[in-house]
Formats: sequence, structure tokens, C-alpha cells
Amino acid sequence: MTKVPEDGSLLPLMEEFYTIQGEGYHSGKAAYFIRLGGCDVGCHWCDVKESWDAELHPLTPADQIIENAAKYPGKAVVITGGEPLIYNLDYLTAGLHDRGIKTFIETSGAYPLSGEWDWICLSPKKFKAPLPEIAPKAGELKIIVFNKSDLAWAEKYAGMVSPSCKLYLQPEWSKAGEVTSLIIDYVKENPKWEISLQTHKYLNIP
Ligand SMILES: C[S@@+](CC[C@H](N)C(=O)[O-])C[C@H]1O[C@@H](n2cnc3c(N)ncnc32)[C@H](O)[C@@H]1O
Ligand SMILES: Nc1nc2[nH]cc(C(=O)O)c2c(=O)[nH]1
Ligand code: SF4
Ligand SMILES: [Mg+2]
Repeated sequence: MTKVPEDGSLLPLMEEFYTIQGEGYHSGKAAYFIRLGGCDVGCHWCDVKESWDAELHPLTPADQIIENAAKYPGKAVVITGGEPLIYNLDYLTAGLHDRGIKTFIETSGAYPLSGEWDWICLSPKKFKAPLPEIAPKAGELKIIVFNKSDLAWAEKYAGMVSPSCKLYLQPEWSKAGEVTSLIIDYVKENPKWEISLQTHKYLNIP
């Protein structure tokens, strides 16, 4: 097994692309996506299972990732995966900040928090629970709704985040036809929640 250096100077990069953030609070804004390989959380409905095996994704200098991101006019990056917090993200995010780029993360919270963040999207999973320290730091909580039981499960995490944290219910993509109407009814009854849709999938963009 290839060892990823603990200083975060090399990271397994699956893909990087400039697009529109499709989900959650920053939906609709231009952002450069950095997708790191490696995840053991095991969501059966994960829409990027190709990311799971870190070995398939080349160890790439963080300096190179930073330079690539800096070429684009949208001065925000979304670091996602796979599960990006498997890695030490201090070096990558400090370098992005040095270039005036805002740092956003998409995470399950299942690994210790590293990195300097302008925005944390916490999307907890039943399959591997988040570490408790991340919940108070989340700017948004994004629960993926696969079936009705996920609505009650979502409330447990709503009680762990800060009072200013945005609360989103996002339909699991393959079940969207069934669960979207449940989410609509739930948000109408419980208006502290909002709907997040994977708008990039409707727009046919990455
Ligand atoms: C692929 S994950 C990568 C980041 C991190 N591992 C996580 O789960 O937050 C990016 C986002 O997509 C969401 N997601 C993954 N598969 C999905 C699906 N089938 N339908 C809806 N959202 C999904 C995740 O919950 C997460 O918010
Ligand atoms: N456009 C776009 N928005 C996204 N928001 C979160 C994504 C992710 O996979 O983390 C994602 C993605 O893959 N594409
Ligand atoms: S935690 Fe994220 S990347 Fe990992 S399996 Fe779940 S949705 Fe996919
Ligand atoms: Mg995605």
C-alpha cells in the first residue's frame, strides 16, 4: 500500500474541475472542485464509488493542486472525495488561503478535522458516524434522505450543530422520485429545514 505523507504535501487526487456548486448553501456559485480518493464509510448509494480505493488515484503534490485552482476566476474551492478528512488538509488549505482562495469542504465527519475552512458542509452517515467535534463547526448540515426513517435520524444531528448552522434535506438521487415529496411535506411542517437538490445533475454538468 502506498503511504500518503502525513504532512499533506502529497494527496491522492481523483479529479479536479471548475464547475458550479450544485448542492447546499453555496449552490449556484462557481467553484473549483478537488476530489481526493479514498473512503471507507461505505454508503451503499454513494454516487462516486470510483473514489473509494485511494490506490487508484495518483499521489499529487498539493502545490500543484493549489496552482491549478489559482488559474480560475472563481476564488472558491470545494474539497471533496471520497472522504477528504482521511488526509491532513492543513498544507493544502493554507496554500489556497495564501492565494486568496476560499476553502469549502464536503465531509462525512468520520475523520478528525484538519485544514482551515471558510465553510464546512457536514453530511453525516449512518454507516460510520461523525466524530462529535465537527458538528459545532459546520456551516451547513446536509442529510441525504434515502427513506422516511432518515427524517427522524436527521433531527439527532440538528441538535448537535450550532444555532446558525443551515439545515438541508437532500434526496438520495436514485430515490428522488419517491422521497422528494416526503421531504417537501416535512419541510412545510418543520421549516427550520430547507431542501437541497443536486442541481448539477439536472443541469448535466460535473
Ligand atoms: C460523494 S460525497 C464526498 C464527500 C464526503 N465523503 C461526504 O459524504 O460528505 C459528496 C456529497 O454527495 C452526497 N451524496 C453522495 N451520494 C449521493 C446520492 N446518491 N444522492 C444524494 N447525495 C449524495 C454526500 O452525502 C455528500 O454530501
Ligand atoms: N457541481 C457539483 N456540485 C457538487 N456539490 C458537492 C459535490 C460532491 O461530489 O462533493 C458536487 C459535485 O460533484 N458537483
Ligand atoms: S462518505 Fe461520501 S464518499 Fe464515502 S461512501 Fe459515503 S457518500 Fe461516498
Ligand atoms: Mg457529487
